[in-house]
Amino acid sequence: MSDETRTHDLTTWIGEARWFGGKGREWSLAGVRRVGELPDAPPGLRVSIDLAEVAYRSEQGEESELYQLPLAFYSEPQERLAHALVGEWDDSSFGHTFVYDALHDRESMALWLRAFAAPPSSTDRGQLAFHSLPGHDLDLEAHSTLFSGEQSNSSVAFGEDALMKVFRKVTPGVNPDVAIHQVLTEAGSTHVASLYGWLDLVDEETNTTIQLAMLQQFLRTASDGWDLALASVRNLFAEADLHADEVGGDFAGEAARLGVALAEVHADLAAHFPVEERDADAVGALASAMEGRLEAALEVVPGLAEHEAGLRATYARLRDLDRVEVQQVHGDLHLGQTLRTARGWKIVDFEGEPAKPLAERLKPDSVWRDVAGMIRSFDYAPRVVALTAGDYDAGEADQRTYRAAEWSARNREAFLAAYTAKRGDDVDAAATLLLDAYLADKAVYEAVYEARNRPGWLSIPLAALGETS
Ligand SMILES: Nc1ncnc2c1ncn2[C@@H]1O[C@H](COP(=O)(O)OP(=O)(O)O)[C@@H](O)[C@H]1O
Ligand SMILES: O=P(O)(O)O[C@H]1O[C@H](CO)[C@@H](O[C@H]2O[C@H](CO)[C@@H](O)[C@H](O)[C@H]2O)[C@H](O)[C@H]1O
Repeated sequence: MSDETRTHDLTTWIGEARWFGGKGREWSLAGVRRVGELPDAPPGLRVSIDLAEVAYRSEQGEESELYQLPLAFYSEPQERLAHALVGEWDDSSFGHTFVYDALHDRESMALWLRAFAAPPSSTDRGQLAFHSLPGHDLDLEAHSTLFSGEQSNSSVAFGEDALMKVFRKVTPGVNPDVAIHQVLTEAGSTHVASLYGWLDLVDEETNTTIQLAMLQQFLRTASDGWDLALASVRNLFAEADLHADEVGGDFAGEAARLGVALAEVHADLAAHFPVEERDADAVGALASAMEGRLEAALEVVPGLAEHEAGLRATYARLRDLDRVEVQQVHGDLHLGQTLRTARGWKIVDFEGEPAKPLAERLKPDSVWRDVAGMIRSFDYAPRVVALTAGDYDAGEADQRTYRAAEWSARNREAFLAAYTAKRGDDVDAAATLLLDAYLADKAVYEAVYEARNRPGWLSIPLAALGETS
Protein backbone atom coordinates (compact mmCIF):
# COMPACT_ATOMS: atom_id res chain seq x y z
CA MET A 1 0.00 0.00 0.00
CA SER A 2 1.42 3.30 -1.10
CA ASP A 3 1.79 6.85 0.18
CA GLU A 4 -1.45 7.50 -1.65
CA THR A 5 -3.31 5.21 0.78
CA ARG A 6 -1.73 7.01 3.73
CA THR A 7 -2.66 10.43 2.35
CA HIS A 8 -6.20 9.31 1.61
CA ASP A 9 -6.74 7.73 5.06
CA LEU A 10 -5.20 10.64 6.96
CA THR A 11 -7.16 13.19 4.92
CA THR A 12 -10.45 11.43 5.67
CA TRP A 13 -9.63 11.10 9.37
CA ILE A 14 -8.44 14.70 9.84
CA GLY A 15 -11.39 16.11 7.88
CA GLU A 16 -13.87 14.39 10.19
CA ALA A 17 -12.10 15.21 13.47
CA ARG A 18 -13.87 17.67 15.79
CA TRP A 19 -10.53 19.37 16.51
CA PHE A 20 -9.88 20.15 12.85
CA GLY A 21 -10.32 23.90 12.44
CA GLY A 22 -10.38 23.92 8.63
CA LYS A 23 -13.93 22.67 8.15
CA GLY A 24 -15.80 24.57 5.47
CA ARG A 25 -12.56 25.66 3.76
CA GLU A 26 -10.85 24.13 0.74
CA TRP A 27 -7.84 22.22 2.05
CA SER A 28 -5.40 19.43 1.25
CA LEU A 29 -2.81 17.44 3.17
CA ALA A 30 0.50 18.99 2.09
CA GLY A 31 2.75 16.65 4.09
CA VAL A 32 3.27 14.55 7.20
CA ARG A 33 6.48 14.75 9.27
CA ARG A 34 7.49 12.38 12.07
CA VAL A 35 8.81 14.42 15.02
CA GLY A 36 9.36 11.76 17.64
CA GLU A 37 8.81 8.23 18.81
CA LEU A 38 7.95 7.18 22.37
CA PRO A 39 10.53 4.78 23.84
CA ASP A 40 9.95 1.32 25.38
CA ALA A 41 6.98 0.24 23.25
CA PRO A 42 6.17 -3.51 23.56
CA PRO A 43 6.79 -5.80 20.55
CA GLY A 44 4.25 -5.28 17.75
CA LEU A 45 3.62 -1.62 18.66
CA ARG A 46 5.37 1.64 17.68
CA VAL A 47 4.08 4.97 19.00
CA SER A 48 4.90 8.17 17.17
CA ILE A 49 4.05 11.83 17.08
CA ASP A 50 3.59 13.09 13.52
CA LEU A 51 2.79 16.60 12.36
CA ALA A 52 0.41 17.05 9.45
CA GLU A 53 0.67 20.16 7.31
CA VAL A 54 -2.72 21.24 6.04
CA ALA A 55 -2.70 23.68 3.11
CA TYR A 56 -5.51 26.06 2.21
CA ARG A 57 -5.91 27.75 -1.13
CA SER A 58 -8.05 30.85 -1.47
CA GLU A 59 -8.21 34.02 -3.55
CA GLN A 60 -5.88 35.62 -0.99
CA GLY A 61 -3.20 32.98 -1.70
CA GLU A 62 -1.86 29.92 0.14
CA GLU A 63 -1.88 29.36 3.89
CA SER A 64 -1.01 26.37 6.02
CA GLU A 65 -1.57 24.98 9.51
CA LEU A 66 0.15 22.22 11.50
CA TYR A 67 -1.86 19.56 13.32
CA GLN A 68 -0.44 17.12 15.84
CA LEU A 69 -1.18 13.43 15.22
CA PRO A 70 -0.23 11.03 18.03
CA LEU A 71 -0.36 7.67 16.27
CA ALA A 72 -0.13 4.00 17.31
CA PHE A 73 1.26 1.60 14.66
CA TYR A 74 0.36 -2.05 15.31
CA SER A 75 1.70 -4.91 13.26
CA GLU A 76 -1.64 -6.74 13.81
CA PRO A 77 -5.20 -5.31 13.70
CA GLN A 78 -6.58 -4.38 17.15
CA GLU A 79 -10.27 -5.12 17.44
CA ARG A 80 -10.63 -3.16 20.70
CA LEU A 81 -9.45 -0.06 18.80
CA ALA A 82 -11.64 -0.52 15.70
CA HIS A 83 -13.41 2.80 16.43
CA ALA A 84 -10.05 4.62 16.38
CA LEU A 85 -8.63 3.14 13.16
CA VAL A 86 -6.98 5.73 10.95
CA GLY A 87 -5.94 3.31 8.20
CA GLU A 88 -3.64 0.49 7.08
CA TRP A 89 -0.48 1.32 5.15
CA ASP A 90 3.25 0.73 4.70
CA ASP A 91 5.09 3.14 6.98
CA SER A 92 8.62 4.02 5.83
CA SER A 93 10.07 3.22 9.31
CA PHE A 94 7.59 0.74 10.80
CA GLY A 95 6.66 -1.37 7.74
CA HIS A 96 3.14 -2.62 7.09
CA THR A 97 0.96 -1.45 9.97
CA PHE A 98 -2.55 -0.87 11.23
CA VAL A 99 -2.59 2.74 12.33
CA TYR A 100 -4.76 4.02 15.20
CA ASP A 101 -5.33 7.31 16.99
CA ALA A 102 -2.91 6.75 19.91
CA LEU A 103 -5.04 8.82 22.30
CA HIS A 104 -7.65 6.04 22.30
CA ASP A 105 -5.04 3.40 23.12
CA ARG A 106 -4.15 2.63 26.76
CA GLU A 107 -0.90 0.91 25.74
CA SER A 108 0.29 4.02 23.92
CA MET A 109 -0.92 6.43 26.59
CA ALA A 110 0.95 4.47 29.28
CA LEU A 111 4.16 5.21 27.32
CA TRP A 112 3.33 8.92 27.24
CA LEU A 113 2.66 9.00 31.00
CA ARG A 114 5.90 7.15 31.76
CA ALA A 115 7.80 9.67 29.66
CA PHE A 116 6.45 12.50 31.85
CA ALA A 117 7.35 10.61 35.05
CA ALA A 118 10.89 9.76 33.87
CA PRO A 119 11.81 11.94 30.89
CA PRO A 120 13.79 9.80 28.41
CA SER A 121 17.45 10.71 27.81
CA SER A 122 18.13 13.10 24.95
CA THR A 123 19.34 10.39 22.57
CA ASP A 124 16.14 8.37 23.01
CA ARG A 125 13.73 11.24 22.81
CA GLY A 126 14.99 12.87 19.60
CA GLN A 127 13.36 16.27 19.39
CA LEU A 128 10.81 15.64 22.14
CA ALA A 129 11.41 17.21 25.58
CA PHE A 130 9.15 16.08 28.45
CA HIS A 131 9.10 18.44 31.47
CA SER A 132 7.59 17.88 34.89
CA LEU A 133 7.17 20.17 37.88
CA PRO A 134 8.11 18.92 41.35
CA GLY A 135 5.50 18.21 44.02
CA HIS A 136 3.34 15.43 42.53
CA ASP A 137 4.04 11.73 42.00
CA LEU A 138 2.14 10.56 38.93
CA ASP A 139 0.06 7.39 39.29
CA LEU A 140 1.68 5.22 36.61
CA GLU A 141 -0.87 2.44 37.10
CA ALA A 142 -3.76 4.75 36.13
CA HIS A 143 -5.65 3.78 32.97
CA SER A 144 -6.16 6.41 30.29
CA THR A 145 -9.57 7.56 29.03
CA LEU A 146 -10.00 9.96 26.14
CA PHE A 147 -12.56 12.69 26.82
CA SER A 148 -15.33 12.60 24.26
CA GLY A 149 -16.50 16.23 24.43
CA GLU A 150 -16.70 18.87 21.73
CA GLN A 151 -13.18 20.30 21.98
CA SER A 152 -10.54 22.06 19.91
CA ASN A 153 -7.86 19.87 21.52
CA SER A 154 -7.87 16.31 22.86
CA SER A 155 -7.85 15.55 26.59
CA VAL A 156 -6.90 12.22 28.14
CA ALA A 157 -7.58 11.46 31.82
CA PHE A 158 -5.22 9.14 33.70
CA GLY A 159 -7.57 7.62 36.28
CA GLU A 160 -8.49 10.40 38.69
CA ASP A 161 -4.89 11.52 38.97
CA ALA A 162 -3.91 13.58 35.96
CA LEU A 163 -5.32 15.05 32.77
CA MET A 164 -3.23 15.44 29.63
CA LYS A 165 -4.27 17.95 27.02
CA VAL A 166 -2.79 17.31 23.60
CA PHE A 167 -2.76 20.48 21.53
CA ARG A 168 -4.02 19.71 18.03
CA LYS A 169 -3.34 22.84 16.00
CA VAL A 170 0.23 23.77 16.90
CA THR A 171 2.55 26.66 16.10
CA PRO A 172 6.06 27.57 17.23
CA GLY A 173 6.18 29.58 20.45
CA VAL A 174 4.85 29.60 23.97
CA ASN A 175 1.37 28.19 24.39
CA PRO A 176 -0.49 30.51 26.80
CA ASP A 177 -2.27 27.52 28.40
CA VAL A 178 1.07 26.13 29.62
CA ALA A 179 2.60 29.51 30.50
CA ILE A 180 -0.45 30.76 32.44
CA HIS A 181 -1.01 27.47 34.27
CA GLN A 182 2.62 27.46 35.32
CA VAL A 183 2.46 31.00 36.68
CA LEU A 184 -0.89 30.51 38.45
CA THR A 185 0.20 27.13 39.87
CA GLU A 186 3.40 28.65 41.23
CA ALA A 187 1.39 31.61 42.60
CA GLY A 188 -0.86 29.17 44.52
CA SER A 189 -4.08 30.22 42.72
CA THR A 190 -7.09 28.25 44.00
CA HIS A 191 -8.96 28.74 40.72
CA VAL A 192 -6.89 26.58 38.36
CA ALA A 193 -5.88 22.91 38.20
CA SER A 194 -2.19 22.58 39.17
CA LEU A 195 0.24 22.11 36.30
CA TYR A 196 2.23 18.84 36.51
CA GLY A 197 4.23 19.00 33.28
CA TRP A 198 4.36 19.70 29.56
CA LEU A 199 5.85 18.34 26.33
CA ASP A 200 7.90 20.44 23.92
CA LEU A 201 9.11 19.71 20.42
CA VAL A 202 12.51 21.38 20.16
CA ASP A 203 14.02 22.13 16.80
CA GLU A 204 17.64 22.99 17.49
CA GLU A 205 18.37 23.90 13.88
CA THR A 206 15.80 26.67 13.72
CA ASN A 207 15.92 27.34 17.47
CA THR A 208 12.15 27.01 17.76
CA THR A 209 9.96 25.17 20.22
CA ILE A 210 6.44 23.91 19.63
CA GLN A 211 4.46 23.04 22.76
CA LEU A 212 2.66 19.77 22.14
CA ALA A 213 0.92 18.80 25.37
CA MET A 214 0.21 19.77 28.96
CA LEU A 215 -0.27 17.52 32.01
CA GLN A 216 -2.27 18.83 34.94
CA GLN A 217 -4.17 17.90 38.09
CA PHE A 218 -7.38 15.98 37.39
CA LEU A 219 -10.23 17.81 39.10
CA ARG A 220 -12.07 14.82 40.52
CA THR A 221 -15.15 16.54 41.89
CA ALA A 222 -15.69 18.83 38.90
CA SER A 223 -19.03 19.55 37.24
CA ASP A 224 -18.98 21.48 33.99
CA GLY A 225 -20.30 25.05 34.39
CA TRP A 226 -22.11 24.84 31.04
CA ASP A 227 -23.97 21.64 32.05
CA LEU A 228 -24.93 23.18 35.40
CA ALA A 229 -26.26 26.27 33.63
CA LEU A 230 -28.33 24.18 31.19
CA ALA A 231 -29.82 22.23 34.11
CA SER A 232 -30.75 25.50 35.81
CA VAL A 233 -32.46 26.79 32.63
CA ARG A 234 -34.40 23.53 32.27
CA ASN A 235 -35.65 23.90 35.85
CA LEU A 236 -36.92 27.38 35.04
CA PHE A 237 -38.60 26.26 31.81
CA ALA A 238 -40.30 23.39 33.65
CA GLU A 239 -41.95 25.75 36.16
CA ALA A 240 -44.17 27.89 33.94
CA ASP A 241 -45.52 30.04 36.81
CA LEU A 242 -42.36 30.75 38.74
CA HIS A 243 -39.56 33.28 38.26
CA ALA A 244 -35.85 32.43 38.22
CA ASP A 245 -35.33 33.37 41.88
CA GLU A 246 -38.25 31.13 42.99
CA VAL A 247 -37.21 27.96 41.14
CA GLY A 248 -34.94 25.24 42.51
CA GLY A 249 -31.58 25.26 40.76
CA ASP A 250 -31.37 29.05 40.48
CA PHE A 251 -27.88 29.80 39.10
CA ALA A 252 -27.43 33.37 40.36
CA GLY A 253 -25.42 32.38 43.46
CA GLU A 254 -23.02 30.39 41.27
CA ALA A 255 -22.86 33.22 38.72
CA ALA A 256 -21.80 35.56 41.54
CA ARG A 257 -19.16 33.09 42.78
CA LEU A 258 -17.89 32.86 39.19
CA GLY A 259 -17.59 36.66 39.15
CA VAL A 260 -15.44 36.54 42.29
CA ALA A 261 -13.28 33.71 40.88
CA LEU A 262 -12.66 35.64 37.65
CA ALA A 263 -11.76 38.82 39.56
CA GLU A 264 -9.26 36.82 41.65
CA VAL A 265 -7.71 35.18 38.58
CA HIS A 266 -7.43 38.59 36.87
CA ALA A 267 -5.73 39.98 39.99
CA ASP A 268 -3.21 37.07 40.04
CA LEU A 269 -2.52 37.51 36.32
CA ALA A 270 -2.01 41.27 36.82
CA ALA A 271 0.46 40.52 39.61
CA HIS A 272 2.59 38.16 37.50
CA PHE A 273 2.34 39.47 33.92
CA PRO A 274 2.77 43.06 32.69
CA VAL A 275 -0.12 45.53 33.03
CA GLU A 276 -0.05 48.41 30.57
CA GLU A 277 -2.00 51.59 30.13
CA ARG A 278 -2.56 52.14 26.39
CA ASP A 279 -3.37 55.46 24.70
CA ALA A 280 -6.08 56.58 22.26
CA ASP A 281 -4.12 55.20 19.29
CA ALA A 282 -4.25 51.74 20.85
CA VAL A 283 -8.01 52.10 21.40
CA GLY A 284 -8.31 53.05 17.72
CA ALA A 285 -6.28 49.96 16.79
CA LEU A 286 -8.59 47.80 18.93
CA ALA A 287 -11.65 49.23 17.15
CA SER A 288 -9.96 48.65 13.77
CA ALA A 289 -9.13 45.05 14.71
CA MET A 290 -12.78 44.43 15.59
CA GLU A 291 -13.87 46.02 12.29
CA GLY A 292 -11.36 43.80 10.47
CA ARG A 293 -12.76 40.69 12.15
CA LEU A 294 -16.28 41.78 11.19
CA GLU A 295 -15.23 42.20 7.55
CA ALA A 296 -13.68 38.73 7.49
CA ALA A 297 -16.75 37.28 9.22
CA LEU A 298 -19.11 38.84 6.66
CA GLU A 299 -17.41 36.72 4.00
CA VAL A 300 -18.23 33.55 5.93
CA VAL A 301 -21.65 34.44 7.38
CA PRO A 302 -23.77 36.52 4.98
CA GLY A 303 -26.47 36.74 7.68
CA LEU A 304 -24.24 39.16 9.59
CA ALA A 305 -24.86 41.84 6.94
CA GLU A 306 -28.10 43.04 8.52
CA HIS A 307 -26.21 43.78 11.76
CA GLU A 308 -23.22 45.43 10.09
CA ALA A 309 -24.30 49.05 10.61
CA GLY A 310 -25.08 48.51 14.30
CA LEU A 311 -21.82 46.66 14.87
CA ARG A 312 -19.78 49.37 13.16
CA ALA A 313 -21.49 51.99 15.33
CA THR A 314 -20.62 50.02 18.50
CA TYR A 315 -16.96 49.76 17.44
CA ALA A 316 -16.86 53.45 16.41
CA ARG A 317 -18.03 54.50 19.89
CA LEU A 318 -14.87 52.85 21.28
CA ARG A 319 -12.88 55.62 19.60
CA ASP A 320 -14.31 58.06 22.20
CA LEU A 321 -12.00 56.46 24.78
CA ASP A 322 -8.58 58.01 25.32
CA ARG A 323 -7.08 55.08 27.22
CA VAL A 324 -7.46 51.37 27.91
CA GLU A 325 -5.73 49.20 30.50
CA VAL A 326 -4.54 45.81 29.30
CA GLN A 327 -3.11 42.73 30.98
CA GLN A 328 -2.88 38.95 30.51
CA VAL A 329 -6.44 37.58 30.32
CA HIS A 330 -8.08 34.22 29.57
CA GLY A 331 -9.10 35.23 26.05
CA ASP A 332 -11.83 32.65 25.29
CA LEU A 333 -13.83 32.49 28.49
CA HIS A 334 -17.24 30.83 28.47
CA LEU A 335 -19.20 28.56 30.81
CA GLY A 336 -17.63 25.46 29.21
CA GLN A 337 -14.27 26.67 30.53
CA THR A 338 -15.45 26.67 34.13
CA LEU A 339 -15.67 23.74 36.49
CA ARG A 340 -17.52 23.71 39.82
CA THR A 341 -15.57 21.57 42.29
CA ALA A 342 -16.07 20.84 45.99
CA ARG A 343 -13.47 23.58 46.50
CA GLY A 344 -15.17 26.23 44.40
CA TRP A 345 -14.96 27.33 40.78
CA LYS A 346 -11.94 26.54 38.62
CA ILE A 347 -11.19 28.11 35.26
CA VAL A 348 -9.61 25.96 32.53
CA ASP A 349 -8.17 26.33 29.04
CA PHE A 350 -6.11 29.52 28.99
CA GLU A 351 -5.23 28.94 25.34
CA GLY A 352 -7.25 31.89 24.00
CA GLU A 353 -9.44 31.72 20.90
CA PRO A 354 -8.34 28.71 18.83
CA ALA A 355 -8.82 30.68 15.59
CA LYS A 356 -6.14 33.28 16.50
CA PRO A 357 -2.39 32.88 15.94
CA LEU A 358 -0.43 32.03 19.15
CA ALA A 359 1.51 35.29 19.21
CA GLU A 360 -1.75 37.25 19.15
CA ARG A 361 -3.25 35.14 21.93
CA LEU A 362 -0.39 36.00 24.29
CA LYS A 363 -0.90 39.71 23.81
CA PRO A 364 -2.33 41.59 26.78
CA ASP A 365 -5.98 42.55 26.42
CA SER A 366 -8.72 44.22 28.43
CA VAL A 367 -10.31 42.22 31.26
CA TRP A 368 -13.65 43.16 29.67
CA ARG A 369 -12.96 40.59 26.94
CA ASP A 370 -13.27 37.79 29.54
CA VAL A 371 -16.28 39.40 31.22
CA ALA A 372 -17.97 39.65 27.81
CA GLY A 373 -17.17 35.97 27.11
CA MET A 374 -19.01 34.87 30.24
CA ILE A 375 -21.96 37.16 29.56
CA ARG A 376 -22.29 35.73 26.04
CA SER A 377 -22.46 32.29 27.67
CA PHE A 378 -25.29 33.44 29.96
CA ASP A 379 -27.06 34.47 26.76
CA TYR A 380 -26.30 31.16 25.00
CA ALA A 381 -27.52 28.73 27.69
CA PRO A 382 -31.27 29.52 27.62
CA ARG A 383 -31.25 29.91 23.83
CA VAL A 384 -29.70 26.44 23.47
CA VAL A 385 -32.30 24.91 25.77
CA ALA A 386 -35.10 26.66 23.84
CA LEU A 387 -33.61 25.56 20.50
CA THR A 388 -33.32 21.92 21.52
CA ALA A 389 -36.57 21.70 23.54
CA GLY A 390 -38.58 20.26 20.64
CA ASP A 391 -42.02 21.23 19.35
CA TYR A 392 -44.27 23.52 21.30
CA ASP A 393 -47.07 25.92 20.46
CA ALA A 394 -46.60 29.62 19.71
CA GLY A 395 -47.74 30.73 23.19
CA GLU A 396 -45.23 28.40 24.83
CA ALA A 397 -42.48 29.64 22.53
CA ASP A 398 -43.17 33.27 23.52
CA GLN A 399 -43.15 32.28 27.19
CA ARG A 400 -39.78 30.56 26.75
CA THR A 401 -38.28 33.54 24.93
CA TYR A 402 -39.37 35.78 27.81
CA ARG A 403 -38.01 33.40 30.44
CA ALA A 404 -34.76 32.89 28.53
CA ALA A 405 -34.18 36.65 28.65
CA GLU A 406 -35.02 36.65 32.37
CA TRP A 407 -32.47 33.88 33.11
CA SER A 408 -29.74 35.63 31.09
CA ALA A 409 -30.31 39.02 32.71
CA ARG A 410 -30.42 37.63 36.25
CA ASN A 411 -27.14 35.74 35.89
CA ARG A 412 -25.41 38.48 33.94
CA GLU A 413 -26.25 40.97 36.73
CA ALA A 414 -25.19 38.62 39.55
CA PHE A 415 -21.90 37.84 37.78
CA LEU A 416 -21.10 41.47 36.93
CA ALA A 417 -21.99 42.82 40.37
CA ALA A 418 -19.79 40.23 42.12
CA TYR A 419 -16.92 40.74 39.64
CA THR A 420 -16.83 44.51 40.05
CA ALA A 421 -17.38 44.38 43.84
CA LYS A 422 -14.39 42.04 44.22
CA ARG A 423 -12.24 44.39 42.13
CA GLY A 424 -13.52 47.42 44.02
CA ASP A 425 -14.77 49.28 40.94
CA ASP A 426 -17.94 49.49 38.87
CA VAL A 427 -19.07 49.43 35.25
CA ASP A 428 -18.56 53.12 34.45
CA ALA A 429 -19.14 54.78 31.05
CA ALA A 430 -15.72 53.74 29.72
CA ALA A 431 -16.17 50.13 30.86
CA THR A 432 -19.63 50.08 29.25
CA LEU A 433 -18.15 51.08 25.87
CA LEU A 434 -15.50 48.37 26.15
CA LEU A 435 -17.94 45.73 27.35
CA ASP A 436 -20.43 46.48 24.54
CA ALA A 437 -17.67 46.30 21.93
CA TYR A 438 -16.27 43.01 23.30
CA LEU A 439 -19.78 41.53 23.48
CA ALA A 440 -20.33 42.42 19.82
CA ASP A 441 -16.88 41.14 18.79
CA LYS A 442 -17.50 37.82 20.58
CA ALA A 443 -20.92 37.36 18.96
CA VAL A 444 -19.33 37.96 15.52
CA TYR A 445 -16.62 35.37 16.35
CA GLU A 446 -19.34 32.95 17.48
CA ALA A 447 -21.28 33.41 14.23
CA VAL A 448 -18.21 32.23 12.28
CA TYR A 449 -17.55 29.43 14.80
CA GLU A 450 -21.14 28.17 14.57
CA ALA A 451 -21.28 28.47 10.77
CA ARG A 452 -18.20 26.26 10.53
CA ASN A 453 -18.86 23.82 13.36
CA ARG A 454 -22.54 23.77 14.35
CA PRO A 455 -24.62 25.44 11.62
CA GLY A 456 -27.81 24.55 13.51
CA TRP A 457 -26.75 26.97 16.26
CA LEU A 458 -25.85 29.91 14.01
CA SER A 459 -29.19 31.52 14.91
CA ILE A 460 -27.99 31.93 18.52
CA PRO A 461 -25.33 34.64 18.05
CA LEU A 462 -27.33 36.17 15.18
CA ALA A 463 -30.43 36.50 17.39
CA ALA A 464 -28.34 38.13 20.13
CA LEU A 465 -26.92 40.61 17.61
CA GLY A 466 -30.43 41.32 16.40
CA GLU A 467 -31.42 42.37 19.91
CA THR A 468 -28.44 44.63 20.50
CA SER A 469 -27.21 46.10 17.23
N1 LIG B 1 -8.09 19.68 35.30
C1 LIG B 1 -9.22 19.15 34.86
N2 LIG B 1 -9.82 18.12 35.51
C2 LIG B 1 -10.96 17.56 35.03
N3 LIG B 1 -11.56 17.93 33.89
C3 LIG B 1 -11.00 18.94 33.20
C4 LIG B 1 -9.81 19.61 33.64
N4 LIG B 1 -9.48 20.57 32.74
C5 LIG B 1 -10.41 20.52 31.78
N5 LIG B 1 -11.33 19.55 32.05
C6 LIG B 1 -12.47 19.15 31.21
O1 LIG B 1 -11.96 18.88 29.92
C7 LIG B 1 -12.68 19.64 28.94
C8 LIG B 1 -11.70 20.11 27.89
O2 LIG B 1 -10.74 20.96 28.46
P1 LIG B 1 -10.29 22.29 27.76
O3 LIG B 1 -9.08 22.78 28.48
O4 LIG B 1 -11.45 23.26 27.68
O5 LIG B 1 -9.90 21.76 26.30
P2 LIG B 1 -10.05 22.39 24.84
O6 LIG B 1 -8.86 23.27 24.63
O7 LIG B 1 -10.02 21.20 23.96
O8 LIG B 1 -11.36 23.15 24.74
C9 LIG B 1 -13.35 20.80 29.70
O9 LIG B 1 -14.58 21.14 29.17
C10 LIG B 1 -13.50 20.22 31.09
O10 LIG B 1 -14.80 19.65 31.22
O1 LIG C 1 -13.08 24.85 21.94
P1 LIG C 1 -13.10 25.93 22.98
O2 LIG C 1 -13.74 25.52 24.26
O3 LIG C 1 -11.79 26.58 23.15
O4 LIG C 1 -14.08 27.12 22.45
C1 LIG C 1 -14.76 27.08 21.22
O5 LIG C 1 -15.90 26.24 21.33
C2 LIG C 1 -16.96 26.71 22.20
C3 LIG C 1 -18.11 25.72 22.14
O6 LIG C 1 -17.71 24.46 22.59
C4 LIG C 1 -17.44 28.09 21.78
O7 LIG C 1 -18.40 28.58 22.75
C5 LIG C 1 -19.68 28.98 22.29
O8 LIG C 1 -20.60 27.94 22.62
C6 LIG C 1 -20.75 27.71 24.03
C7 LIG C 1 -21.81 26.62 24.20
O9 LIG C 1 -21.36 25.42 23.62
C8 LIG C 1 -21.18 28.97 24.77
O10 LIG C 1 -21.24 28.75 26.18
C9 LIG C 1 -20.19 30.08 24.49
O11 LIG C 1 -20.62 31.29 25.12
C10 LIG C 1 -20.05 30.29 22.99
O12 LIG C 1 -19.04 31.26 22.72
C11 LIG C 1 -16.26 29.05 21.79
O13 LIG C 1 -16.71 30.34 21.38
C12 LIG C 1 -15.16 28.51 20.85
O14 LIG C 1 -14.03 29.34 20.90
